[in-house]
Amino acid sequence: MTISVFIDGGHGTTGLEIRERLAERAEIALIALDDDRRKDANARLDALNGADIAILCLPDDAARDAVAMVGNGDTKIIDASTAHRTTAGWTYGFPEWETGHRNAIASSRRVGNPGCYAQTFIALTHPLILAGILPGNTCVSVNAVSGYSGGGRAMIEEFGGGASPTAFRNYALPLRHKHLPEMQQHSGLDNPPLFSPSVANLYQGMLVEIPLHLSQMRAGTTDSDIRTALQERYADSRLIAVLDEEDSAALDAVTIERCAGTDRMDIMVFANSDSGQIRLCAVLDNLGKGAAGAAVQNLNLMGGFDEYAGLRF
Ligand SMILES: NC(=O)C1=CN([C@@H]2O[C@H](COP(=O)(O)OP(=O)(O)OC[C@H]3O[C@@H](n4cnc5c(N)ncnc54)[C@H](OP(=O)(O)O)[C@@H]3O)[C@@H](O)[C@H]2O)C=CC1
Ligand SMILES: CC(=O)N[C@@H](CCC(=O)OP(=O)(O)O)C(=O)O
Repeated sequence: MTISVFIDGGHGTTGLEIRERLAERAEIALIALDDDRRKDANARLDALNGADIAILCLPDDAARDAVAMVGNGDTKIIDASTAHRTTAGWTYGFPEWETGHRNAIASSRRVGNPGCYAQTFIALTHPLILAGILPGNTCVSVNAVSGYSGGGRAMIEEFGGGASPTAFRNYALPLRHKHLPEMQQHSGLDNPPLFSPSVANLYQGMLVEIPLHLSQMRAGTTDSDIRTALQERYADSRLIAVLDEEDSAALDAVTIERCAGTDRMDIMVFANSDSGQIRLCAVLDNLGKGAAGAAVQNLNLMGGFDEYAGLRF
């Protein structure tokens, strides 16, 4: 079976990454618009409505316009922007979220591809909330650092392809990052987390950490309970791995590059049993499981292909 796929915004950072993953696949016919027609409304209308699946790699407003152009047509949509991640009627594109969620994505016509930080935060917290280990009313903080490609073309220019003298900087200082609604809704927390993102002078990669105290959790919880809850949730995933206690303890440090160039996410639980302090840690590629890899995984499910076809391990 061959399906046709149109990547709207296919010349941007995320769009190009997705195209690279799909270009070699015989079962996918890519609909392409030349550079001079890629913003032409009529050309986009035809391409969007002629595709079995459209992947939107556009700014939020342009993504909303694209969805309106398809209307109630037959084209299935995966939106990589922030526009529809918490919208009623859209399925959140994190297949490992809950049991049965792969099927929900496979049968959906509208999938909101997750934000890189948000998905990682949700990956670390949602299983603990489901297991009753982390109460929904806990006040949670999350610290993260991304490669500069996470900010798309504008941030790639800001960092001058690595030539910038800035090695590392934080941002989102008014504490209103656009991923907060998504983080709250799909983690199951009562409140948004206190989110401190930052960006480093490397192209791709991401490290996300959640500091927690065992005293915030269900009485008697140990780091081993946390690790087990995460391992059980992701046992059937080939992309998300939760390191066991021995492998985590053997690490002196976790680098942001650990999963760069792949579509994997590695999760570690670090603990001091004397102080009852925990660091939940996840590493991925902002362009991999954080964007393009996730979009291809969702496309595979929606197109009836092997979930992991074309993905990088
Ligand atoms: N980069 C990342 O790691 C991640 C990005 N995303 C999301 O994916 C989406 C795309 O981001 P990213 O690839 O980084 O951004 P880029 O800025 O690199 O690419 C966006 C692309 O969309 C094009 N575009 C803008 N407006 C229109 C329009 N009206 N019609 C057609 N094309 C248009 C741009 O063209 P031009 O440059 O000529 O304006 C550009 O090619 C965003 O919503 C972003 O939030 C999601 C997860 C991670
Ligand atoms: C480093 C950087 O700037 N990252 C982006 C998020 C990247 C991402 O997840 O994409 P969405 O824009 O689709 O949510 C930011 O913080 O706005």
